[in-house]
Amino acid sequence: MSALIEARGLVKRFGDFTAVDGIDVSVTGAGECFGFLGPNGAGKSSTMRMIGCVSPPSGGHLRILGMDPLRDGPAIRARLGVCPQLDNLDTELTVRENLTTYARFFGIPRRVARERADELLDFVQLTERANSKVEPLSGGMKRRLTIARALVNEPELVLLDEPTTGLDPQARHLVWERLFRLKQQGVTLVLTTHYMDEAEQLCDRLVVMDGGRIAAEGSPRELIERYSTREVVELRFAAESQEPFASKLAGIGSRTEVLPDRVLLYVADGDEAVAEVGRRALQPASVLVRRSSLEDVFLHLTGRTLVD
Ligand SMILES: Nc1ncnc2c1ncn2[C@@H]1O[C@H](COP(=O)(O)OP(=O)(O)OP(=O)(O)O)[C@@H](O)[C@H]1O
Repeated sequence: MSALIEARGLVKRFGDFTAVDGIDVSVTGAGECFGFLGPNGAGKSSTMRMIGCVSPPSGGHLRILGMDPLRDGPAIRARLGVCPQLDNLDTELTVRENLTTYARFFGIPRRVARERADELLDFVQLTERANSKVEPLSGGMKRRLTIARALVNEPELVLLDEPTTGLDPQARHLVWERLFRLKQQGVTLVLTTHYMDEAEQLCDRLVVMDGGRIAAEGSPRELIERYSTREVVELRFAAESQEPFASKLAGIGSRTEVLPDRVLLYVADGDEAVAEVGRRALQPASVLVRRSSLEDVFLHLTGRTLVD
C-alpha cells in the first residue's frame, strides 16, 4: 500500500529562518493516528500547512495520497479534511449552514449536503444547536463544529492542528472521544499537539519535534521505554535552589533532572527510591511517585519541558 503521507528531507524556510529542517515522515496505516508533539515554535504548524497543500515546501520530497502537492494541490485537498489551529467558522451563518455551505466547495449536491450535515451534527453532538448562530457556542462546541466541517467531504486523511488547545478538560475529553470514534471508523488522523496527555491518549505513533527537527519517533509506549524509566519520583524542596539537594540524591535511579521548582528522579521502583531518600535524611516538602510520561521523554531529549 502506498503511503498516505511520505516526506523525505522536508524543509520550510521563511527568509533566512528554517522552521522545518529536513524531516522524514511516513504515514501509512488507515485508521492510524499520527502525531507531531512539540512545544510552540517547533515547526508543527508549518509542517501541517505543507501537508495540507496550503504552503509550498522550500525543499525535500513530499507526497500526499501518492500525489505531488505542488502539482496536484486541488486533487489532494478534495480528499483531505483540515481542522486549523484557530476556528475559522462563518459567524454570519448557522451551525448547519456552516456545513452545507462548506460542502458546496466540494461540489456536493444540496440534498446530499443536507443529509451529511445532519449526520455530522449528530456525530459531534450538536444537533440541538443546528439552527443557532456560531457566536454563542462554547469553545468546545466550535471546535466540534470545525471537526464536523472537516469531515464534510468524507476525507481519508484528517489534519488537526492543536485540536484541543484552549479548551477546558471536559471539552477536551469530548473532542478526544469523537476523534477516537473517527479512528475506529478507519479515518487516518494526523494531529499536532503540545499536550503530552493528548498524544498519549490518541496517537498510535508520533514524532517528537523540536527546533524544526525530529528528535525521536515511535509509539508513546516505545518512546517512554526507550527514553525514560518506569517510574519518576518528583521531590520538591523548600529552598530557593533545588541544586544542592539534587547532588545529595546522586546514585538513586538512572538519571536526575533538576527543574526550577523540583527534582525528578528516574527510577525503576518509585517506592524503593523514596525509602532511599528517607535514609539519606533529606526532607522534601512534597513527594510524588508517578509513571513516566511523554513529558519525561521530551525533557530527556531536549533538556526542556514541553509547556513553559
Ligand atoms: N509565515 C511565517 N513567517 C515567518 N516565520 C514564521 C512563519 N510561520 C511560522 N514561522 C516561524 O516558524 C517557527 C515554527 O512555527 P510553527 O507555527 O510551525 O511552530 P509550531 O510548532 O506549530 O508552534 P505553534 O504551536 O506556536 O504553532 C516559529 O519560530 C515561527 O515564528
